[in-house]
This record gives sequence, structure tokens and C-alpha cells, in this order.
Amino acid sequence: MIIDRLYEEVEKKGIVCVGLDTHLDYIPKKLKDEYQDVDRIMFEFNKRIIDNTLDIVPIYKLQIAYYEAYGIKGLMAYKRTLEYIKSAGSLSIGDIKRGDISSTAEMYGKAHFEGDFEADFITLNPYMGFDTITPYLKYLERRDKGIFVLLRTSNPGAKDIQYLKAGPQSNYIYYHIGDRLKELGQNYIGSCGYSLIGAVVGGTHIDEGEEIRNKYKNMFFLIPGYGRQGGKGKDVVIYLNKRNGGIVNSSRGIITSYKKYEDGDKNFEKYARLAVLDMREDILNGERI
Ligand SMILES: O=c1ccn([C@@H]2O[C@H](COP(=O)(O)O)[C@@H](O)[C@H]2O)c(=O)[nH]1
Repeated sequence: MIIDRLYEEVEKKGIVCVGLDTHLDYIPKKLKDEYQDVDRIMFEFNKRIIDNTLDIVPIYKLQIAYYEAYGIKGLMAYKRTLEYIKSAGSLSIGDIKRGDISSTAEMYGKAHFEGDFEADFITLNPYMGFDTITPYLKYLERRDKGIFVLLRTSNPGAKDIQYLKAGPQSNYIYYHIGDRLKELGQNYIGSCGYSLIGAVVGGTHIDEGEEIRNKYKNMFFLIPGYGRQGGKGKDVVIYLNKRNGGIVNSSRGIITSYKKYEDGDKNFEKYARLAVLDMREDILNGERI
């Protein structure tokens, strides 16, 4: 199962997920001068970061908006990067956050689990209802794909809807989502103990972190919010379990880290690697033994 592969990769390489949110402004001028075409520039930037972090990163996340923003060429870079990650023996998350009626969701499934944009995992938004999730389950039956469903997100506005209270016990809405996902996820648990149905939990709100980890023991977490959004090692570590059970994403914090150094433009991939190692250490230092 793909979740067992992810678990094993985390065991070997650690918990840092590199976010390839490849804005052209984040790419050194030197590289832009070298390759004139947007698709080649974006792909080369990604490739060099991947090549330099492959042994310390279990999975890469591509936020599709950064590629869509550059039109067809951007999407070519998205496709080539996903293919490259696969050919390098690593894993990918297509951060697409889809959520639509089932007939449309069928087509999203085809596009992102089968077609040119095929990824190992995708992110989904359940806030339009659970019928928006069902069409993806047929891919989970095959055991080689997984989903991360938004539970409690990292942005300040998460409180606007996710923290409303509902139901007879007046629980936060995100707990209603979590309980349904937990139930659904029971059919897809791998030998590592985690389900192909994982959840996105922001590493920026720590108040209910421990409760979320304890309540959803079989759920693997995708944890964004570290670094640029303010999440620290000690904030995100509460969502992990024995240094596994989750991956902590950082995008800008890693791929633009070279900008702090005088020779950064020439060595951006080296500084991306350093940022991954620093982040891993910061998270493990936050661990309560
Ligand atoms: O709750 C969420 C869900 C997804 N994201 C995504 O993660 C990265 C974060 O980027 P940084 O540069 O490390 O802040 C980005 O792709 C978001 O779309 C999130 O931040 N929060």
C-alpha cells in the first residue's frame, strides 16, 4: 500500500515534506537566464532541489496553483516534475484541494490519479460534503493512491467555519469531519497502522493538537504551516507519533532559503538541503521524550 511506502520513507529519511511552490520570483536570476522557457526554468529549479534532497526527504508536495498561474507551460513543468519524482523513486502529493459534486470529482480523479498529472496522493476539500470524496475511493481500493483531506487548516481564517460548533455534543465542525474520515479510513489501513485516508492539520494552532493526534490514531497527517506561517518545531511535533505518522511541509522556507546567502543564487539547491536539515533538527528538538 502507498501509505506503507510513505511510512517506510519517513522511517528512512525523516518527516520533512518539501513544498515545490515554484513561483518565478523564487527562482534565481542565473537559472532564469540559463533556460529561457518558463517550463524548463521551473522544472530545472525543481529538479535540482529534488536531486539535492532525495536522501533526506520522503515526499514532495506540489501546490498546483503555482503551475496553473503560468498557463500551459506551468502545467508542463508540473507534469514533468511529478514524472521526475516518480522516476527518482520518490513520492508526490498533488496539492489540488478539490471538492465538487461527484460527476465532476470523477473527472478530477481521472486527471490527478491517472492522467498527465498523476500523483501518489492528492489533497481534497470536504467542506461541500462527503459525496465529494466518494468518487476517489475506487483509487484507494487499488491501494496505490491516497488522499489527504482538509481537517483543520493552517490559515487564520480556519476559525471562521472549521471552529463552529454543531451536533448534539456541540463539537467543532472539524471533529465531525475527522470522525467521518476515521470511520471511512478503517477500510484502508496499511500494515504500518495508518490509513490511505489522511488529514491536513495546520501546524499553526496547537491548542487541540494532542487531542487530534489521540483521537485519530490511524490517520497520517500532512502538516503545513511550519516556517513562513509561524509554525515552530515544538508546535508541529505534537501531531507526530514516534517520529512518524505525519509529514511536515515547508515550501517558501525551503525553496527560497538561498536568498539569505551571498552566494545563494549559485547554490540554491545546497541551501534548500541545509534548510531541510535545520528544519528536521528543529522538529526533533521540540520532541518530548
Ligand atoms: O492548511 C493548509 C493547507 C495547505 N497549505 C499549503 O501548504 C503550503 C504552505 O506553504 P509555506 O510557504 O510553507 O507557507 C502551501 O502550498 C499551501 O497552499 C497550507 O499552507 N495550509
